[in-house]
Amino acid sequence: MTRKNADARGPRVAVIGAGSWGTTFGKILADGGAQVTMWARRPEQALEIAEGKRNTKYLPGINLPRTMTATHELSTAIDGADQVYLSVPSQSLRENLKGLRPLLENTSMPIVSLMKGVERASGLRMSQVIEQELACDPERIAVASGPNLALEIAREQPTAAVIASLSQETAETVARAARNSYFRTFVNTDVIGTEFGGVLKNLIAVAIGIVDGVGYGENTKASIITRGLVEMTDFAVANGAQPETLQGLAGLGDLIATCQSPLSRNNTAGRLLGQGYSYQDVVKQMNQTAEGLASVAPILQLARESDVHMPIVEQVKMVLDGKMNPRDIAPHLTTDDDTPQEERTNHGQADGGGALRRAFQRAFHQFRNGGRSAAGD
Ligand SMILES: NC(=O)C1=CN([C@@H]2O[C@H](COP(=O)(O)OP(=O)(O)OC[C@H]3O[C@@H](n4cnc5c(N)ncnc54)[C@H](O)[C@@H]3O)[C@@H](O)[C@H]2O)C=CC1
Ligand SMILES: O=C(CO)COP(=O)(O)O
Repeated sequence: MTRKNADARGPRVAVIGAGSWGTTFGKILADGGAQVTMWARRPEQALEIAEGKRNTKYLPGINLPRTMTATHELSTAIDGADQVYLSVPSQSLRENLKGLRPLLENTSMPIVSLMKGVERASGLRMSQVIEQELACDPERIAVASGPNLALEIAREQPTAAVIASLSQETAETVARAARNSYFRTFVNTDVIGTEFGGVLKNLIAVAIGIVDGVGYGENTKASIITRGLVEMTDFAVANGAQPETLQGLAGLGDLIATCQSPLSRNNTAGRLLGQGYSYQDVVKQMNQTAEGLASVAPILQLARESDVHMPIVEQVKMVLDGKMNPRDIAPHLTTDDDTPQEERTNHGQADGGGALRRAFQRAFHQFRNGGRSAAGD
């Protein structure tokens, strides 16, 4: 299978994972001028992309750029690449990185996560799993996130995304490759906020799906989306994110897209739950990745550890566990204190100023320790 094409003049990139998002991102890169080699798990899928310029299972009706090629051999995909993009289901990333490690260890190319999940067993974000498994400089790692429903982008409907890396230079290098006339990329250095935005909006989209499945209307959805953004921001800020990131494309932007669209797999999974299907039935019916289902438990664990209240995500978990009737879903828990409260939208403080209080405590301990960081900081 040849991997070079004389028409493409940009960087050589490998995209690992040929599902709906990996393939769409490959198209974004190829349409921006990159020389793209997709890696697909199944040889027949690699052949369909390389020869037929189609991926009918994941992107029906879409013609892929003729400069794009594919292989099912990891070494062929990585050979000669300047950048690598990862787009496999989050729960399988670690095992996939074990195969990639020997191919990447003597390289310095940017490694870009396109994924929007956390690892169920560890609660780690995908960039953390990459850093751990590849034992690489975190400044090489970038993440991409935003309102990016694959099929819309594959149809070349315009949208935007954020590329985040601890290194501004890495973010800019990736953003220069991952852009074209229908895909605009912005950069930032808030990896935590950008990644958590993508993970957390999936959970709120499951809640909105449940509301749809039950048959409730726009008021319920609007209040869950609005309070959901507060939950997302409180959680992300308590875990090290910048609050503004959650108000941008990777937070609010993606929340709107995913909650509104029937193309969203998280939204679809929620709708089935709302219609009364059990978690097991929903998993059986989904033939694509709905990351939110696996992220609920580790996110709630992290929320408890960081003292953040997430009533909407807790309700999603209760519905998944069969412990709550979907009809009872609301922007609040019925067990919550119902004395009138301020509606605080000053994000990152809706836990009663918890995030701010913790920041003051850290500063106080540091001051007491003569400028040294407090233990556990
Ligand atoms: N589809 C979308 O609109 C978007 C998806 N994402 C994220 O992209 C990531 C990938 O999702 P999609 O491509 O949408 O999923 P998908 O379900 O469309 O495709 C998953 C791909 O991974 C492969 N796969 C399954 N198990 C695997 C394993 N153990 N090892 C290697 N490959 C395996 C499948 O064969 C398939 O090619 C997810 O984290 C998702 O949240 C992010 C933005 C948009
Ligand atoms: O992340 C997405 C849109 O930005 C895709 O959402 P789903 O994984 O729910 O389809």
